[in-house]
Amino acid sequence: MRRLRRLRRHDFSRRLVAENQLTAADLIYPVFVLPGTQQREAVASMPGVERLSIDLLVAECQTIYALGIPAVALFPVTPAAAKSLAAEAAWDDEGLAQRAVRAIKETVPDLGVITDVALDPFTSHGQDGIIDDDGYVLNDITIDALVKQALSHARAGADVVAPSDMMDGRIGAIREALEANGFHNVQIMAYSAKYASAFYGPFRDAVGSAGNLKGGNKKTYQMDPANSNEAIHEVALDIEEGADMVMVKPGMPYLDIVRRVKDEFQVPTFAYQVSGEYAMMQAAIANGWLTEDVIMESLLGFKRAGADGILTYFAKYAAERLQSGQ
Ligand SMILES: NCC(=O)CCC(=O)O
Ligand SMILES: [Mg+2]
Repeated sequence: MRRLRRLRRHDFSRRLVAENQLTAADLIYPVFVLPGTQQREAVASMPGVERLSIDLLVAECQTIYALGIPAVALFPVTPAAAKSLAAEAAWDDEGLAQRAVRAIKETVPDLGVITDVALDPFTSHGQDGIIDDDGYVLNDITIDALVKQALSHARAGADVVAPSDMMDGRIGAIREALEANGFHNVQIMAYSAKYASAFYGPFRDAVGSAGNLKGGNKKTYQMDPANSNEAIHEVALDIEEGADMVMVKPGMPYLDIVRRVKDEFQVPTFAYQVSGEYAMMQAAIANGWLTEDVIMESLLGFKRAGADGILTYFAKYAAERLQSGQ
């Protein structure tokens, strides 16, 4: 008789036949950086996540590196006074993100640093680009700003620039500018299929852009959750324009997209388990409605779907758990 339960009987055979495995090397840890020194702030909607000033962040990065996590994704919390219509603070070589990159690379040189190329932390209206009088985000003018921002990150020593804005053509423009300025080995991780999602809410609290957005949405540039073929088009363009790695975002509700992208292109494919996914699991765990085991199960789901790596606020937790062999 064919008994599929036979191999499930013992731990040794369950481990032998496991088709997927999560390791620390699959994880990217998103971190939030604050101005000042010795600053540490909790994010109410993301229990367990803290925003840190550069000095504390550098220390945290040493821990992250020691846990075997290959890279951090850096998100600056911009003071309101530094925000403007044209987002000029985004390409300030002395900006928070740029200073944080330099500090991390100085102290933990082998930890990969991924920077967020997008204007939303720097615009007074919270949109990811420069807007016209009607509030519409202008594509090509925004790209000019994103190029300046990406070059500024590269000058600071970023290993990977990650455009998260969803403007058409920005990957090609950034790649061309990086090449022209001698940054041949700066990698691009493209947020290729980024959906206009309600799962980003807690992140906007964390970087302080929720208030600026005033209930507005990003549907004129981020993707419609109804669409799947369109994600394939987006990814194809980003690869053609010079992306080294592509990303699908959010994560868990979009694992079908991760699988399609991996099958279609076989390129390094990442997924972002976003703040809302983190918040809902943490809320249920805090209430005793779910156990912490859902965290590892959710991360394994990304691997099963074909992701090469996962950006997740659970990265440190997961790496610690993997290290302790649980
Ligand atoms: N550009 C980065 C994000 O928008 C992150 C979203 C999230 O974690 O909700
Ligand atoms: Mg695109």
